[in-house]
Amino acid sequence: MRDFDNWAASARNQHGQLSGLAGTSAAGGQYAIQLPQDVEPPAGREPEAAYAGIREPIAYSAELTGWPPRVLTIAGSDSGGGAGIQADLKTCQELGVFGMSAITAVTSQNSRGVHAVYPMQEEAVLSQIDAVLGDIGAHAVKTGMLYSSDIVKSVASKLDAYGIRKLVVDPVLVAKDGSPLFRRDAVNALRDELLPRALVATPNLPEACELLGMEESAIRSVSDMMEAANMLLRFGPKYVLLKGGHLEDEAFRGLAIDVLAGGDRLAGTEPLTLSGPRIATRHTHGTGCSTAAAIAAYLARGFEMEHAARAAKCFVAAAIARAVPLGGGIGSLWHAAHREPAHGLQ
Ligand SMILES: Nc1ncnc2c1ncn2[C@@H]1O[C@H](COP(=O)(O)OP(=O)(O)OP(=O)(O)O)[C@@H](O)[C@H]1O
Ligand SMILES: Cc1ncc(COP(=O)(O)O)c(N)n1
Repeated sequence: MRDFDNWAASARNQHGQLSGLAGTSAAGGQYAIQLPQDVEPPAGREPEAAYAGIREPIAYSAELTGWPPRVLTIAGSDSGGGAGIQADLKTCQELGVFGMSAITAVTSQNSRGVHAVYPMQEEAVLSQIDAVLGDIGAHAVKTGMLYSSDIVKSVASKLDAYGIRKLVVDPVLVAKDGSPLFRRDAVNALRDELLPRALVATPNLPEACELLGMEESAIRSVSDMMEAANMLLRFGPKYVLLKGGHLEDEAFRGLAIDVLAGGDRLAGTEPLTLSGPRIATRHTHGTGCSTAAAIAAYLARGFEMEHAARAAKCFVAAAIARAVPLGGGIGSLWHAAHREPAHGLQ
């Protein structure tokens, strides 16, 4: 049986979209994923008519108005379509947000790995950002593969110049196959120049270790994750979402756990754990990019961070559960999973 056939049930909400998915987790148990449900519009604001098919109403951010909400992703291109710019734009479209891009590097990549990286000139990256932000504007910006310290530094000051407040920094360092997507010199720039400007940073475990100067597999438990997330806050992002896709903690077998630290509401308290079923598949190319892009999309739509992180996790979980095993290696997420027809549930 293929991974994506492994579904027991799903359900549609009143808009005809999936509101819940269920299947068998990596630990062999049954699971159900609850996708975000309808929420009431904030007082005095009605959902736009054009958004009748989308679950949550739009609450525009104060600094930029106009329909539709927009996200700029500054990242690398993945020719295989699963990660990078391609994953980000698919995520934006699925979540009802207008996606725009500034490409930092072109990668020749497929399910088996990264064959080549062709970095863009710094000037070309900045020119793309100017073209987008100088005209169309963005409610939120997401960064992914930035490649070199020069690109990191100039992107950071460019975002300052445009007063970007909702900045999601995904500190992409290596691809799933272990190929480097960053020059070594860029790690310090990322930590010192970009993290302090981020509303949220979304490292995975190896990236967190690298940023903290720890050995690669130093984070081994959920309590290690909480400690690491708190330590990463010291670099200046308002929130840290530490993604636990790589966690091998026997106590939490069968679960995919992330940790959200920071923000005013959580100040002085333990970080939140966001947990969901660990789906039994190896086809997870693009999970990290899609998570950060989904957070940016939800932030652009006016969600608070905690709600955005939870909604993004649900969206990505559905996309993992329906991942497409294309190519001979690690297949990619299916971003449209959240709107697929019901399977087997009346
Ligand atoms: N098998 C899985 N089942 C369910 N959720 C998963 C699974 N693997 C990862 N996730 C979730 O996907 C999101 C991305 O986490 P992950 O740690 O894989 O990011 P990443 O390593 O940056 O991804 P990538 O390797 O694509 O860059 C997190 O919310 C994580 O909990
Ligand atoms: C252009 C680009 N950006 C990011 C990733 C990380 O994604 P993954 O770890 O799933 O390969 C990637 N492979 N390629």
